[in-house]
Amino acid sequence: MTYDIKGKTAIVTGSARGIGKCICSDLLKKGANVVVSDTAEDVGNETTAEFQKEFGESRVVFIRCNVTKEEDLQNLYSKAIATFGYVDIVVNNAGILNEENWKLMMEINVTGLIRSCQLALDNMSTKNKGKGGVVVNLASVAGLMAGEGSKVYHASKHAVYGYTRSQYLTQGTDNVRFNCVCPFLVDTALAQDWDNSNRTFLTSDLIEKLKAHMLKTEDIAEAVIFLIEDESNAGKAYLVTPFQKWDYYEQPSVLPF
Ligand SMILES: NC(=O)C1=CN([C@@H]2O[C@H](COP(=O)(O)OP(=O)(O)OC[C@H]3O[C@@H](n4cnc5c(N)ncnc54)[C@H](O)[C@@H]3O)[C@@H](O)[C@H]2O)C=CC1
Ligand SMILES: CCCCC/C=C\C=C\C(=O)C/C=C\C/C=C\CCCC(=O)O
Repeated sequence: MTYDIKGKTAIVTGSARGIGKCICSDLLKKGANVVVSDTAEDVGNETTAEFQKEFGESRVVFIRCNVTKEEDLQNLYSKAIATFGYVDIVVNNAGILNEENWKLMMEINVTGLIRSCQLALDNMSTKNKGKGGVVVNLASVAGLMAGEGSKVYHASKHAVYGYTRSQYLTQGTDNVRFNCVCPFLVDTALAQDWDNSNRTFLTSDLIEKLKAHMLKTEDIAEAVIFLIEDESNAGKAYLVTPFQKWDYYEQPSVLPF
């Protein structure tokens, strides 16, 4: 079954640049109204102005939001609803890779994302008189594998994966569908700025080989649109790598039934 994006309203966190920006662009092309949201106000306003020029002023707004701040997140949802009437789609994309400031990384990648999901449920769940909706979370292949130099980043993405899958168990009563996307390396500032020196497992030769296979932001936007439209695979992670056909990641059950 295919979910129709046209005429829906979407919030994308951390969308001033990079993957989030590209997701906004594809949502606009599909006919959604879009809330661009980020801590970076200048870049966010530039991105929004660019989109308004291309897609019409009334279809895009910028709302500043630091996902680590409760009041910012509440303001994001209430302003989005005040502007467009309802929120149907949320893409929790904001994320950093910073092992030195690992507590902040956990606040952004995990706590902020979970709080946004809770607000999405507060506003969209049919249990709360909402109309239902779709949430796509940005995990990573780092959420499915070990990492030598970025152990906390990997832990944060495992958390996104586990939280997203767990939402499936209550989807029947909330009518809010959760999925996450698990991309391999994508050519953005986050990946370019990563310090990958002093590795034993990932030698510099191997890193160069992997870097030659970076995905493009357009690939991840395409995968996110696919997940929003696919109503039949709630709760699943979607693996996007340049090495195999993109597909849902099937995790074996540990229960005996
Ligand atoms: N680039 C890559 O190789 C991969 C990235 N990802 C994930 O994709 C997501 C987007 O990453 P990229 O576009 O690559 O990074 P990016 O660094 O290009 O963009 C991230 C955006 O998030 C914003 N941001 C940072 N802290 C924030 C906060 N506290 N509140 C709101 N916004 C905040 C930044 O200002 C920036 O605009 C992240 O969750 C990342 O972990 C997943 C797999 C691979
Ligand atoms: C090959 C260079 C890896 C650079 C990693 C930069 C950004 C990664 C973002 C992700 O979300 C993960 C994407 C791909 C993971 C590939 C290798 C991870 C190994 C990490 C480690 O050992 O520290």
